[in-house]
Parts: sequence; C-alpha cells; structure tokens
Amino acid sequence: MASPIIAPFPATRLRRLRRTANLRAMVSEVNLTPANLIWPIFVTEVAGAEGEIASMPGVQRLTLDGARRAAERAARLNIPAICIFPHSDQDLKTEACERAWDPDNIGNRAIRAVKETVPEMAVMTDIALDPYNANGHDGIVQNGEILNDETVEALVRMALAQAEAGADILGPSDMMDGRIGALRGAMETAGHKHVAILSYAAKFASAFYGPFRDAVGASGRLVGDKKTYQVNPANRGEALRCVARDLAEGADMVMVKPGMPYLDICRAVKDEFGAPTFAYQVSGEYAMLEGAIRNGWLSRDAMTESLLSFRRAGCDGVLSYFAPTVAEMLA
Ligand SMILES: NCc1[nH]cc(CCC(=O)O)c1CC(=O)O
Repeated sequence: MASPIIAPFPATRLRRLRRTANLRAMVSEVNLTPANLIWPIFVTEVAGAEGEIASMPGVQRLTLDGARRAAERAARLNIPAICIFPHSDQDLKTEACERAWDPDNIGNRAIRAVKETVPEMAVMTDIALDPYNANGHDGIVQNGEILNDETVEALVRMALAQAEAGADILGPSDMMDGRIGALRGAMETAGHKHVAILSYAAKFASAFYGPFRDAVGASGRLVGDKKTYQVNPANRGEALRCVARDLAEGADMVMVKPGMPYLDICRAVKDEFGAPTFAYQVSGEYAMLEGAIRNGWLSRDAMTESLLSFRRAGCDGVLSYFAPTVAEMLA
C-alpha cells in the first residue's frame, strides 16, 4: 500500500470525516452484509435432544422441520449459505464409522430437507468422521493412532453420499493429508463436477471447539486430543503450507479456523493466495461473546464488530452462529 500523504495539523484533522454518520459511511473501508455470512446449524435425529445447547446459549439443536424453518429464515434474511452439522444417535456410533456414508444419516436427510424447502440455498456440509465415530475423533482410530489413508477413503464415501443428497459445498474439516485431491477426483469421476470444496485448510488444534463438541455429542467420546492432525496454534508457516497444499489439490475456497484468535492467518492467506477466504467464528468464540452480552458486560454491537474484523482481515465471508441475528440487525 502506498503511504498516505498527511499534511500537518491543522490542515489534516482526521476527525472531519468522522463527524456524521453519512460521512463515516462514505469512507468505510470494508462492509458487512448478509452475503458475507454462512450459518452453521445443528440437526438432531435423537428424540428429546432438540432445543438449546447449554454451552451455546441461543443456539438450538434442530429437528428436520427446524432445519427447514432455518432455511426459510436464512432465505428471508439474504443469507446465502447454511452449513449442516449432524447430531446422531450415540448408540449407532461405531469404530468403523459406517453411518458417515449412509444416505439416510441425519446429515444427509438434513441436506435434502433444506434443498427441498429452499432450492437456491447453498448447502455446505462437514466432512469428518466425528459425529458418527464411537471414539469422537475425526478419523479412524486403530490402537490409539488416527489412520490417515484409511480415513481419506472413508471421507470420500461420506462426501459422495453428501453430494448425492444435494450438497453444493463440501467442507472437509478432518485435516487428514491428501483428502482434497481424493475428494476432488471422486467428485469429477462420479459426475459431481459442480460440487465445490471449501477446505478447512488452516484448522488449528484449538480449545475454542469445546461447546461444538457438546453440541454434536462428541465430548464424552473423545479420548485424547486432535493434536496429531490439527495445526499447532503456534504455527503460521505450517498453516500457510496447508492452504497452499489444499489449493494445489483443487480446493475452490479455503478456511481459517478458529477466527478471532487467528486474524493474522486470515490476512496472510488472503494476501498470499488471493483465493476465496473464509473464517470460522467457532463455538467457543460465540460462547464468550454471547455469554458476556447476556450478562450485560458487552453490548450487542460486539457481534457486528467481531464480524467486521474478519472482513478487515481479508475474509470474503464468515461462518458464524450469530449469522441470523446479525443479518436481522443489518436489515
Ligand atoms: N471435525 C469436526 C468439527 N467441525 C467443526 C468443528 C468446530 C466448530 C465450532 O467449534 O464451532 C469441529 C470440531 C473439532 O474439530 O473438534
């Protein structure tokens, strides 16, 4: 960026352009619109599990009917995309994770329900085995090790079932090596060449996913942590290599996750690669902000300010549990 020329005070008074709302609007450098939002929703097949998630006040596990109503609400608010997360029956979770590629698993039923209700809604999925895995990991576990190549095969099956169900965007969040190329190849040969991939490329091993694991019922199951496949929070260079690798394997869009603690990574990804770049304002970030807002410690403007920070850091859009509330505030 060229250095701005600034005449000495009083010729320059930066407050001149901050004086009225209209002047401020004229010189706003980035903006936030509903088109920048992707709304993640939780859909359950378990009777009685619907309703509010304790660690995410204001966020509900939805039934299939609830998912249909969410799609209609998103459409009314001009939110272009919904991301579906399944909450599946604990008793049906297995070590081989077969239900992940069952055409009638709750995730795939939710994809069909949303596409039937609002065909133009962009439906994004999550590709990782954790919602269907008896041990809560994103990959297949053998003797305590998370197997890479066997997991990639399972993820391809999972993705094909999602594409059959009508998904527009696949969201591999598993962090196995080689999955983007494998998914892209499988989509091309199976006739799903238009299905896009938004890779969770720079996904860090974060403490901020805690409430999400409650939401999908993976918390009690998970033994150990995800540090052998998710990126060390200390590693910017490694995160950029993940993004480069995923783009080279055919990712259409890339994501940084979590969001606010990793805004430096967002900026670096956008500057370095120029690809469509998204951030995930994850469950723990939502819980912090919403908890403080509910206590009266922060004003509701903290929601829009936090989302604007992603736009300023170069993101094209943000996955946020605040999506519908913020879209209402912007309307
Ligand atoms: N692979 C699963 C997945 N997909 C999205 C999230 C987190 C989302 C959030 O915290 O809001 C996670 C959790 C994890 O990696 O343990």
